[in-house]
Amino acid sequence: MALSFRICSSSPLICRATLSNGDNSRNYHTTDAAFIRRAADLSEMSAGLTSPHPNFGCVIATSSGKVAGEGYLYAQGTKPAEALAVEAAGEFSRGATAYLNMEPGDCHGDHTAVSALVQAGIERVVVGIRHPLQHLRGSAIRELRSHGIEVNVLGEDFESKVLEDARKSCLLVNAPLIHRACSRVPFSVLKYAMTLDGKIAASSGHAAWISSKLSRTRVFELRGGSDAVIVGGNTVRQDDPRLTARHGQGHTPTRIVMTQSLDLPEKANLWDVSEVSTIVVTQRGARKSFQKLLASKGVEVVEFDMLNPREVMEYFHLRGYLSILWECGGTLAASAISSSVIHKVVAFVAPKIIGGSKAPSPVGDLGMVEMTQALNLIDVCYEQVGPDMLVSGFLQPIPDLLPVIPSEDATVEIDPSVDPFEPSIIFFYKTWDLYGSFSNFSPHPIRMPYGEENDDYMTWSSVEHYYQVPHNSPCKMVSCSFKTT
Ligand SMILES: Nc1c(N[C@@H]2O[C@H](COP(=O)(O)O)[C@@H](O)[C@H]2O)[nH]c(=O)[nH]c1=O
Repeated sequence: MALSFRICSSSPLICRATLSNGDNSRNYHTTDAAFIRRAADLSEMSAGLTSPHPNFGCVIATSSGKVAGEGYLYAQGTKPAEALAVEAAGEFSRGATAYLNMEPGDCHGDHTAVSALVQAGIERVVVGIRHPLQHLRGSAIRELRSHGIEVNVLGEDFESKVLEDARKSCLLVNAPLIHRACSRVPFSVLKYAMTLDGKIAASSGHAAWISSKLSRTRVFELRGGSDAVIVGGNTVRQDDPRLTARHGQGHTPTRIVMTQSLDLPEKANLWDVSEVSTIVVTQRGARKSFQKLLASKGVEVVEFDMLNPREVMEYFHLRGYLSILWECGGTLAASAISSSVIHKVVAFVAPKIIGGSKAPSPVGDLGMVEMTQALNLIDVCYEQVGPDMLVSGFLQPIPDLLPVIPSEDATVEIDPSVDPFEPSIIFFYKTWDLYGSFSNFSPHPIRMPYGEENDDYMTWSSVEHYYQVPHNSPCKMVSCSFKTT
């Protein structure tokens, strides 16, 4: 998700009281806010590569306010941002303050991030937001405090306008995970490019290109930061898109086609799955022979009893997708907006006029008849990209999670039959469950015994990769002990 906005409207995502304790605390807040923002910016450098893990960034600052070290999580399963930052800071970590955009999880199950800060001699930790996942919320903060480290959480220990803005930047960089923690659908962004007269194609359907090359590179970045890109059948028939991220870095998202009729061309760029997979979601029973053809090309087909945007998004949520980029036409966009599955809109407006009463527009019929019914975006940002104007904003605010979670004792008080730390039952149906890395859908690598020798191991990219290969001898999983962060 690209977040380098230049001109932003002043309305905050989440409103909180502003409290000022005089000039000293204001300076103190300004410094904390600046370093937290830096940690958030750092964390975003690997957007798209860390999923389903959050984006983590860490800045180590000395008591004189100098940056001693920085780090961010490069990809899921790599060294935590905190460990990288204290390594970079070396001896300057002793007595320093660590700024984290988000409370760390415990990816390796061994509190690597917390241990790195403790062992480096960090005196104070400032946290932008608590971890959004219930089973991880507060545990790293408790652990740090138990080692005598002062931990301040923005919005809990102190509040001010600058700190609130910094906190907001932390919410933005991990918006998909925060949504996952509180809703049953992935974070969805509707992106489109339109002419100044509001058309996404000429009346002939021709659309290449409306926006500039620079804008289209920004779209590649948006794709690179998303888990999947979704279009409708009409876009496949009309544009034959590739939907790949071609800006030279980052990952390429899964392509999803949503089609009721399955009336699609036999040859299409999206059926080439040599580099990235395509999933076609359709109505149960639609064109069985075409389903077979797609399957023979390696395209996965998923049938739905009720094909609609909400059902489809709930399905992809269960499969562990955090963020979806909608690059569809107006009909599907309207249906997705009506189903309340779109959270953010990103529109590239090109200074061109194409005209045409039949030329399509980005959003079809929403059933509104009066301007007072129009959906107002919040937190609107404007940015010039080459000759185009990029306008973005939220249709739904990023949910603000309650800062305090029930302690272990309080949980037992609420429901004594629940043992939140029951060790013999582990859940991993969803990738974000406590042991979600065991899920077929989790991209965690696993190590398994291989061959006759006891110390022979082979690494598989995920549990699913392992199961896809026929095995002659029963194997025992030995190394997938890390938990979902
Ligand atoms: N025409 C148009 C866009 N069109 C979108 O991009 C898709 C084509 O992607 P690809 O085949 O990967 O290049 C197309 O199907 C439609 O969803 N996007 C833009 O940013 N600007 C443009 O002017």
